[in-house]
Amino acid sequence: MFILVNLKAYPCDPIEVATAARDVAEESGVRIAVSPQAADISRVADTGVETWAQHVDPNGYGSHTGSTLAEAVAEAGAVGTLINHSENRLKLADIDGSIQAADRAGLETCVCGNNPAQIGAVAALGPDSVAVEPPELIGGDVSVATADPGIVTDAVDAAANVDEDVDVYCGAGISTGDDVVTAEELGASGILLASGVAKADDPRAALEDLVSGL
Ligand SMILES: O=C(CO)COP(=O)(O)O
Repeated sequence: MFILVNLKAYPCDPIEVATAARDVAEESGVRIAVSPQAADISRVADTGVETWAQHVDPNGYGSHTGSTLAEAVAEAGAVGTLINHSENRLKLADIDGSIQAADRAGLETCVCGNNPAQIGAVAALGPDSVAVEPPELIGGDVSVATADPGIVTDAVDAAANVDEDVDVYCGAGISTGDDVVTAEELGASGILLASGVAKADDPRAALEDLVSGL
């Protein structure tokens, strides 16, 4: 299982989380990555943790003020990027363009979707992975894997029907090792989470719990 920690714009210490994630990954052998604010990518990557961007724009180099350039986040140390999110909704054409920009820059891609239908649609665009995250469960206490297991299994089927090479992750409300094991049993090969680590009093303990059943 891959554990991808999205720090969103939470007021956590990205270096504390990154250091803990690096150590827990090393100790457990579980792949863990951290996706900080773009401005923090370089110093997060310097900790040695696998580092992802939260977004890249479709554009390449040029006159694109305010854009997040895939080549720039790769140069800063990111090896992957999230694309699309219920909190940062993109049009299908822009998702396609961002995947192509990430591919050009050598970044791994994970495209988020709200439901299995969206997962099928974005899987057709050829990302490395997709993540199903029901918006109503994001930031809550109940894991998607418990609250709505059918969403996970349907997302796994929707992606496989389009492209069997696309990995399927799930997210929303995941905070414990039991949640991770349940997600794995439903067919997910990774989880995407945020508040369970970014808002934890002890991010290291939260990460240790997440990997405890793997
Ligand atoms: O949106 C998410 C990750 O991208 C999930 O957030 P929570 O883990 O806070 O529910």
